[in-house]
Amino acid sequence: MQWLEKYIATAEKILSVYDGAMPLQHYLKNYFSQNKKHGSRDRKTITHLCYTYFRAGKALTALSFRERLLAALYLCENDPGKWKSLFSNEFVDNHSPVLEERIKFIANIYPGFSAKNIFPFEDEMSFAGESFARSFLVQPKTFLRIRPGRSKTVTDALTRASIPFEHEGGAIALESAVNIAGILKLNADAVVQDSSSQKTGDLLLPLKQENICSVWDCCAASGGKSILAFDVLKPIRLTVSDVRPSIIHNLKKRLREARVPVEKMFKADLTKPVDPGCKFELIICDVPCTGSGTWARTPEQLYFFNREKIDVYASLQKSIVQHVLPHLAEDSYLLYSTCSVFIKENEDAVRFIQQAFPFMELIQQQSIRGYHQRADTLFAALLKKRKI
Ligand SMILES: C[S@@+](CC[C@H](N)C(=O)[O-])C[C@H]1O[C@@H](n2cnc3c(N)ncnc32)[C@H](O)[C@@H]1O
Repeated sequence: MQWLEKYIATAEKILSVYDGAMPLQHYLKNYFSQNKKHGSRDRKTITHLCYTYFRAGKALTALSFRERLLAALYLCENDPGKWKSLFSNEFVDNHSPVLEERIKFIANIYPGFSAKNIFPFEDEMSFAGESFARSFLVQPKTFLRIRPGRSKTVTDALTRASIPFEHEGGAIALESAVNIAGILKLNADAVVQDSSSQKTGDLLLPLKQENICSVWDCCAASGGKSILAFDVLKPIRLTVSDVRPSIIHNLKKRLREARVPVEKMFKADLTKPVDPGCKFELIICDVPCTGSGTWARTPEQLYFFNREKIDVYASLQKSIVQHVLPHLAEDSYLLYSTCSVFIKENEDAVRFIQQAFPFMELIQQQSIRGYHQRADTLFAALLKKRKI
């Protein structure tokens, strides 16, 4: 159909100049604000095509734009639906609602293709990578974490607004990124937080008995982990910092909405020595990382990724930890976490901490694998500073 061809042509025009320097979401927003002719259905379809193109990751890169996009659409769609007319009879007749079958079909058409080629970095991971690689072909869900005591408020509000949701563990799963800002008091009633990220709170649960009081979230971003730590451990005296001044503004706003009191908030570049003013009983070090465990949400990052970046992040992470640990009190805890699947950023970083700071004892480390539940895959480790 001609209108589908127009969408494909627009997606090709956009992606022929997009270089991955800015998140695709922002790039498309800018593009559409400069190209007002696209109505809301056009924007939605073109956005879908661009994301689908990147979902094939590092696979099928030798194909033409159109061929790769169609192969990616074929792989990603459970039902060819409105895209049917783009495919040959052979493709349509062999379409299966089962992802495995579609992968087999595409591997038959393009010899050499395998799901592993989508994310060809299994050698850098601590677990088998094929299912993880396949998960890029499915859009992750959006998850909410209900704030303590707000369960009924949240489920009632979603039900009233006819938003389908499911309880998954302690999290609420929404099928797509619906705008819930007008329906819920975001941050006060519920926080948008991936279900795997919510599970990092489980590592903090045993600390509740220890009456942990002073907490420093040293790479706080917009405060997801700060709010989680407050909900698990309150009352706490919270210090937050981040290197980006722009984020500090959002952080302040979000913690206010979440009614999380903050004792101190400051900008700090932790690749250099800092003085937060005191020692802490818990430091949350949710370091900057490749983000590889979250790329099913931002598949453009996988497409433009090169493995040299792993070492760049690994050394940044070591530097941050080295500047933070002097501010940990004795008998106190470090929660180290990433949203990466790479060993160098995870298990190797923990090994480095133990070697460089022999008084740091590993309590537990965990790769939190969400890819079977359409959630992120993260890593978290809890270490304790023994008395020296
Ligand atoms: C993974 S994010 C933290 C996410 C946050 N904990 C949450 O749950 O929402 C990592 C943060 O580290 C910050 N960061 C990057 N380089 C840094 C540095 N040199 N010193 C301190 N923070 C840094 C980034 O600005 C980013 O906000």
